[in-house]
Amino acid sequence: MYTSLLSVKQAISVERKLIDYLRTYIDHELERLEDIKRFYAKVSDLHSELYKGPETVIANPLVAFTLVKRLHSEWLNVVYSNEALENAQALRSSYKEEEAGLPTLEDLQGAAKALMRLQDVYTLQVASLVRGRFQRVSNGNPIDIYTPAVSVLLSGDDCFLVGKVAYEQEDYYHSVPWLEESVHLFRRTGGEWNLENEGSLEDALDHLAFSHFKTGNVSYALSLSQELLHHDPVNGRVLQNVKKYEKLLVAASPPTGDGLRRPTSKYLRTRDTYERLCQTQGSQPMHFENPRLFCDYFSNDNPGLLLLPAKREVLSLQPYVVLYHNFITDTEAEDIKRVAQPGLRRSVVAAGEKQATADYRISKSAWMKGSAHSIVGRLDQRISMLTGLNVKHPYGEYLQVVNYGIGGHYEPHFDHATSPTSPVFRLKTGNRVATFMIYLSSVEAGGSTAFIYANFSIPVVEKAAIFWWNLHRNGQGDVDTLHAGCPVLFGDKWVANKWIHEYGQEFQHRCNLNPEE
Ligand SMILES: O=C(O)CCC(=O)C(=O)O
Ligand SMILES: [Fe+2]
Repeated sequence: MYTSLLSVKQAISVERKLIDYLRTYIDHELERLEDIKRFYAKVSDLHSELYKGPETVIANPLVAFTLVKRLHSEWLNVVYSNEALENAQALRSSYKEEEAGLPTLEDLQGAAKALMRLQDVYTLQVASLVRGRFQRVSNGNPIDIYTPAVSVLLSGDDCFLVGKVAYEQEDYYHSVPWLEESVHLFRRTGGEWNLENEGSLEDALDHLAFSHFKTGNVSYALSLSQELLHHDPVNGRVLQNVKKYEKLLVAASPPTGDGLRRPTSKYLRTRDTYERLCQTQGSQPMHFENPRLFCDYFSNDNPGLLLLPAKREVLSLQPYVVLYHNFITDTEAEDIKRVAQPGLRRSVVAAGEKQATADYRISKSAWMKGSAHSIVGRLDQRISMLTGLNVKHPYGEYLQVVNYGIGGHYEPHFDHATSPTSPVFRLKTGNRVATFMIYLSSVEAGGSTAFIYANFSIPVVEKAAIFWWNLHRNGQGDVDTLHAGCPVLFGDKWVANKWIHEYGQEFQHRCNLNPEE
């Protein structure tokens, strides 16, 4: 569910049904309690009125009979009533019916990791984030990166869950700030227990203390453990920890741990540049920086474009990257998204000869053949006119429609195959010589397309498309095309990729042995 915002959106209707089920449950439980209250009132009234003088009252055989009857069966029926259980069971079976639409543990972990990814890439302050604000600290001052119309606050338990996901991965860099917030928020509510909570103040203190211990902050681990003992004085494990921490602190050289260092990702050797380019949310070189860059109305000498040329922006010359404004209309984009929806599946990446899901690509995608909708063919024709390339299958792949998930991203990668066993060659039409990517939606914040080595990023421009060559004219991959889809900070990002292959372009795009071209 977390890999596509569309799937998250569908979960709203599941929760709506759960709300209805809970309403029914509450109503039934209220009726049940009303009935218990009525019985209570009946019996207690009898006692305050009739049974004031038991000796006289009991002389009445009717009173005697009803007392015996009540004690033999009425009380039994009330005390052993199954109604509460039946109500709970009805609620549980309704919940079970919705099981297929409920997120899994993997979804919860994926959503938590998404928050940590946004925290890292956009250097967000966790303390602000839990208060519904998207801020980073610059020179000691919090700066708003994005201001949502409605801010949503996280609870102590929400923060506990994020912290726990990090903790379970032994990622104390993230568990510490999230558990700090959790402890802070739980303390504010006086450690009050809520039915829906996964954790408590004690749990948060426990996890936070251990995270601090692991990162070498033993004195803080000790004071948190002491606070925990205050709430749970007989917790043997914590008592032992306290003893251990006290011993360590008086030792000649207390452990230092490895501090709070951000976990390194083996996929992300270019992380710093990537994140810097994402943070700028669009940082194209300016015309005054490179006078060879320009904008124009472009018809590619194609009669089909003469009357309505494309608004072209040349964004980079090496690699050659251009942006075409208003490539697609609103209704076309909406139709494409709608038709693609049923086919959306978790996006995969090339893994040797096979394809596999990966944490570094969080989205769902669908392949759209020309037969799916007349728009697909129309877009192919438009792409062909603008690029002058043959995009018919198998010289062009089917259109790949992509919907990003929570904090969805595609870390730096090449679109072309870099190994001869890559699945890209399955079409038997050579490598992916060019990429044509259409922005089918806008995004409120984040989600730029970053070119790492070329050192620029393109903000999401709704309805626009970008085009670049992946290969040099000699067929070698152009390393300068290393690019990424930055994490979506706020919004629902959709793109469509058209990958164009080497074969079929023999008369459109000449080869050349010069490795520079
Ligand atoms: O979404 C983006 O901005 C880039 C997507 C991309 O590079 C891809 O799908 O291959
Ligand atoms: Fe790509």
